[in-house]
Amino acid sequence: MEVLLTVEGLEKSFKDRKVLHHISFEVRKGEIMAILGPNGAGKSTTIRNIMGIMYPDAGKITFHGYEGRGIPRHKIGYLPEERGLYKNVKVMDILLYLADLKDYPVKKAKERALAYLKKFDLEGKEQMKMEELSKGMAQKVQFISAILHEPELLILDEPFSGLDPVSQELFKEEIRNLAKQGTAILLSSHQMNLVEEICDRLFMIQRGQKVIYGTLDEVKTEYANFKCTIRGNNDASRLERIPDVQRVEQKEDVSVLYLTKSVNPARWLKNLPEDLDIRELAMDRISLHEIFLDVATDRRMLLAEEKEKLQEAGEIDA
Ligand SMILES: Nc1ncnc2c1ncn2[C@@H]1O[C@H](COP(=O)(O)OP(=O)(O)OP(=O)(O)O)[C@@H](O)[C@H]1O
Repeated sequence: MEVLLTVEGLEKSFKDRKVLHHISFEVRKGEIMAILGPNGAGKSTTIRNIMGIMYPDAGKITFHGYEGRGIPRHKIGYLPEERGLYKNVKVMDILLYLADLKDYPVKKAKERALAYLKKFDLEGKEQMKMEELSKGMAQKVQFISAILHEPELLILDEPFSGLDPVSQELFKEEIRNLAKQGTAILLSSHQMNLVEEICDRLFMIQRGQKVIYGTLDEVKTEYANFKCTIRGNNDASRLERIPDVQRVEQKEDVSVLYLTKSVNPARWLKNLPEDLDIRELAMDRISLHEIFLDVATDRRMLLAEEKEKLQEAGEIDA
């Protein structure tokens, strides 16, 4: 797939504090690429540098062969994290005004605006003022303004936040449609379940640094370790001593055993102590949400260090 946007070695500091450390990724035509990370990780700063709202201290951003300040930003659609269009202006007027700013023909913009308003359940609201709309309705109008001029690259900063489940579905469906038609999409989100459903590739960032980058499949194979859920009365400390168990979470009679990456699930199950109390047992891979939690809380790193110490002390098997 053709690469439309390349971010290479992006660095950004605010005063003395470095918030982006050598961020590199690319977005290809027709793909949905997600940028994920906890609050304050640097997602919006990355996006704002791409959009030219601020400029990086080092690194290079290339779109369609254009670099930095030369990037034709009218070919990009952008839904910023800060929502809100001019309050006192009518829906259709603002949509046409913004399309015109991007040199998009007014007649075509009007046709597309009417079709999209209908699609997003806003039919007949084109003469309403922005301030008369609910928050979700206003977000839909802002989303429409980002896609009306048929951008080749669409950047959506937290597109699902503040939307009800029905509207989330509408957004998801439209994002998928646009990608199918060839639009390159970069979106940031906290909602892992939604990201898991729609993204092709993802870039996970923590404290301004890359922690994970790859296709959804690659990330799952690489990071989504197995977990075993057992219902029964078992002592947590005993479960923790079973080889290849990284950690155990227990709630009443349900224990979740998080396993190491290298584990062979069939062999591991075969070697479980025979006297364990097992009333139910399920084996799954951890979800993107759990990978995210591991990354966001640095649990992955802490666990590895803890395990190493225990192995060195001979308290658990290597
Ligand atoms: N204009 C600014 N001046 C100073 N510091 C800033 C500025 N913008 C962002 N920061 C800092 O940069 C870091 C990254 O912020 P950013 O908004 O990029 O994070 P984010 O991943 O988008 O977070 P969230 O999910 O909370 O929106 C934060 O520590 C933030 O305080």
